[in-house]
Amino acid sequence: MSEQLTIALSKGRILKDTLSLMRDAGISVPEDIDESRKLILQSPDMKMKFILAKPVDVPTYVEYGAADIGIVGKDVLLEAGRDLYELLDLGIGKCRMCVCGLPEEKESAVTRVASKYPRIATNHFRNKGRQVEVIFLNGSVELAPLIGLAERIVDLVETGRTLKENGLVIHEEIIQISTRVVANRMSFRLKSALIDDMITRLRQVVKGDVL
Ligand SMILES: Nc1ncnc2c1ncn2[C@@H]1O[C@H](COP(=O)(O)OP(=O)(O)OP(=O)(O)O)[C@@H](O)[C@H]1O
Ligand SMILES: O=P(O)(O)OC[C@H]1O[C@H](OP(=O)(O)OP(=O)(O)O)[C@H](O)[C@@H]1O
Repeated sequence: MSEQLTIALSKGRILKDTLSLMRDAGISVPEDIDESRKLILQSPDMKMKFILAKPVDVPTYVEYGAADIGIVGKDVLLEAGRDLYELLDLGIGKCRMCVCGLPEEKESAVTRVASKYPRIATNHFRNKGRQVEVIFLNGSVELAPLIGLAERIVDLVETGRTLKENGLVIHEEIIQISTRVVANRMSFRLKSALIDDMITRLRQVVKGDVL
């Protein structure tokens, strides 16, 4: 069998848009990939193997070379801090990483910050010269300021609906987030022709060129 690329896809919110971009780019994607319970799927043309991973695990698969390529949010990449090549911004999964809290809570009163992204939160407050305790939460982070666990949260904001419905506001925007294509450093050298071809196709679709 000729050389294959192994691609780690993020399950969940960004999967549908990722697959649609890939199909538009002429990449052969298995028909039932988003409905099946299979975790490893071959592309119909056998050029690629897709693995379906939890988003937070995608950088790990790629850094260790278990996958050559990963498709994952910039939020996950910043938090993971893995040694990967970031090759392309797919322009999907767009949202913002923000510091949020109750509208009346002053910054001087901030001692605790809750987040699913402790590394990003810690770096942000350290860069501001603020010493805060960062508390890790796995989800529903907006609860923290509402029930007195922390004065601020660091979390993703997309439409702003979750904040609004819970009476919270954005105090600061840290960074814009979108979905990225990353590569394993060794694969990038050893499988450069396959990776170049895939990135060129995807880049054209992202730019809006009709293939
Ligand atoms: N409103 C949003 N909330 C969260 N992530 C978003 C949003 N909009 C876009 N994204 C992007 O989608 C990616 C995947 O989100 P998803 O909710 O599927 O994963 P997750 O946070 O690991 O979920 P879970 O832990 O519930 O499985 C995020 O890493 C982020 O880059
Ligand atoms: O601005 P919005 O459009 O309301 O989107 C933002 C919300 O979406 C994400 O949560 P998710 O739905 O992934 O659930 P979680 O809290 O369990 O992580 C994120 O953590 C925010 O809570």
